[in-house]
Amino acid sequence: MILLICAILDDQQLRHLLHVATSLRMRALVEVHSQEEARRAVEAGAIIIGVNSRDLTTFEMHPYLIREIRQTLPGDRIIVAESGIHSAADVRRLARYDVQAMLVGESLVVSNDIPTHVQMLLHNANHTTQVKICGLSEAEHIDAAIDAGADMLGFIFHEPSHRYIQPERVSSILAASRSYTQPAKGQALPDLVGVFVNKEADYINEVAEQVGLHYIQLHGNETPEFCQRIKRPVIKALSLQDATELERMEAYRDVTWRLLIDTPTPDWGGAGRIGDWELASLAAQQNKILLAGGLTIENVANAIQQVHPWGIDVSSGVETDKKKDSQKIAAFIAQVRQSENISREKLES
Ligand SMILES: O=C(O)c1ccccc1N[C@@H]1O[C@H](COP(=O)(O)O)[C@@H](O)[C@H]1O
Repeated sequence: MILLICAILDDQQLRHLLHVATSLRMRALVEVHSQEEARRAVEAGAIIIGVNSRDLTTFEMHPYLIREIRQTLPGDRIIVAESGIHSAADVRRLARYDVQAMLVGESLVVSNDIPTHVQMLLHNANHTTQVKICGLSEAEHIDAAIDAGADMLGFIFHEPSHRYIQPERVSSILAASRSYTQPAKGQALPDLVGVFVNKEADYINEVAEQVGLHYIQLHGNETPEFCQRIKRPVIKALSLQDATELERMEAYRDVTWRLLIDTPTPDWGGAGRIGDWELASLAAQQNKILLAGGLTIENVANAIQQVHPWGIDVSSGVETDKKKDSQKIAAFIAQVRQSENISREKLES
């Protein structure tokens, strides 16, 4: 394999070297550090694209660049994340962006136990469950979620819900969150998810832009065609009544980022009711799903063991008297991570 760095090659050189590599049956890792370079790499026909978080002229790190660039790259390319990969949270973040490989240098060089460090990175790349804490409306609970290692934070833009938050308020509570504005070393910032129920596409796109949402969760009757009008990756919530409904998922597969399986309830979601985990586990065999509905500190380990979801989503289960509870948020996430360690130990024994 050869490394072609977009920043030091013009289009002609890039195409020529890619051609030479192919004719010699070599593979090329084409490295990019901006949307423009990513576009050039794709146009030149690069198959393996490395997104380097480090700016090679200033050595400054841009750890969230890969989130933006990944969204614009075609799904059939092999994406390699390069630089700044240290912690479990870093690797879970890359798994979230559907990155297929990672290039790790510095964190191995400075590690005093390389085999354990490699094991940790691989375990987190392959066996972790993404955690979304939903229905947040106070800075202190955002702090609690980030400190505990939440992967996604959800905001409810559905007015009838007691968890409704005005889009304008999201920016102010994020600004008031110490952990969001000054994350501790090794802490990765979670992605922001906006939850909408049967809203106009233009409105959703506007709010996404205004708030800086990374993903849009559609929790109503939105059709596959509607999902395609949303300018951010979509999480489509489906409430499956029985196994015949598994077919419904198919229509959404190519037009969404993830499917979320929730318990059917009259209020659309967030009712704290457990669904049919057998059905959800069939769904998880076909798709990367988020499991929601009545998850709690007590039942989440069983849910993961039975369903094997890509991620889990909780709201009611981390509340006391309909308000988010920082201790429950921390205990819930700790429980998820602990259950992963138990399954890893089982795999290794
Ligand atoms: O939480 C709400 O109020 C809500 C309202 C409308 C649509 C979705 C909503 N929340 C979603 O419901 C599940 C969480 O359920 P639970 O409370 O843990 O049982 C999750 O997907 C939320 O995003």
